[in-house]
Amino acid sequence: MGIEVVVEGLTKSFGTQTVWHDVTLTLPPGEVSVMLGPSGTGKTVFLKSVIGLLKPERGRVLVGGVDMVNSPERDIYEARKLFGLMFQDGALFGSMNLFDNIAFPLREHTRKKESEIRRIVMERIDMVGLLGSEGKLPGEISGGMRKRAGLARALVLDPQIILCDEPDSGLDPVRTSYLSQLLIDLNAQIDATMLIVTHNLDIAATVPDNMGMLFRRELVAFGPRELLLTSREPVVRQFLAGRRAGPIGMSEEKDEATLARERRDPADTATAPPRIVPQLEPSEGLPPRRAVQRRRARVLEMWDQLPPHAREAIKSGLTAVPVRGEPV
Ligand SMILES: Nc1ncnc2c1ncn2[C@@H]1O[C@H](COP(=O)(O)OP(=O)(O)OP(=O)(O)O)[C@@H](O)[C@H]1O
Repeated sequence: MGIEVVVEGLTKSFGTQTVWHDVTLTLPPGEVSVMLGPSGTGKTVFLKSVIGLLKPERGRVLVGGVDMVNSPERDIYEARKLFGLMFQDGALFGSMNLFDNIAFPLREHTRKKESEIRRIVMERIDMVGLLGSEGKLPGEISGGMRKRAGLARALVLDPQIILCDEPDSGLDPVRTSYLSQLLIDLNAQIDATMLIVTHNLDIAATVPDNMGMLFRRELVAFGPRELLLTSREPVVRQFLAGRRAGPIGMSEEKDEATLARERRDPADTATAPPRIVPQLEPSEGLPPRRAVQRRRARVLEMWDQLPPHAREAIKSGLTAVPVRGEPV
């Protein structure tokens, strides 16, 4: 099972610019979480801080007993082996074929024999649907295939935590749907803790168990997907509806006068509560996601702290769960 990631009071600045401050959240083990936020709000910086590549000034990131911010570099280096990272562009070496690209972490970080490396690499290539393309160079395949190759490479060291930075960037809607399904299938197969940074509303609506959003240098919210999908918070509503009206502007946050003008125009601000679509299920033939049962238990534990809209949405989605004595 994946490992829990506990983020406590994290603050990151570059010079005088604070990217975000006091970010606290827990990625539950084996569950899929998505981090949303307008461009430039520090989502990539957050991923890099979780894995210890950037050093926040304050706070902790606890991963299997190691603090990825404050522990000695040697311990952080070891703990990093628990992670699989998928970057925006696949981050493949252009001169190596897909097989060698995907084998790279194994050759670099383990002493496995070539025959064993071949077995693992081919298994991962199969998992992401790239069998037959292993001899091709990254420049000879499509962007979507490069992303899947990047994902296969993120998987070779059997990660317990997978971080994906905008896995959908540059993909058409159909490829994005396939990728969403692939992420859920992977979760069913390896039960890893997953954090996906994305702007994509379809991924946000159909993939995660949990969602969070960064805005104005803060974590606006983090919790079960229904918490954000039913949120009354203007910035969350605006983002999930993909609307112009709201606190998020084109290049920067809007000023008060613009916001007040928008508030006076009901046609501009009236956003119907979003319809919650069902979360994706693993493809036929795969085991059910083990995270589902754990999440149910966890959500019931936090029931009293959830707002009514989120509870309603959860109840309709968790029909088999007895909620406050209701029949199963
Ligand atoms: N190494 C760095 N040095 C200085 N500033 C940086 C560095 N890395 C990121 N930043 C700044 O931190 C802020 C957050 O950047 P980040 O890439 O995390 O945003 P993001 O939310 O991932 O954006 P996008 O959705 O557009 O990819 C930006 O203002 C960026 O310029």
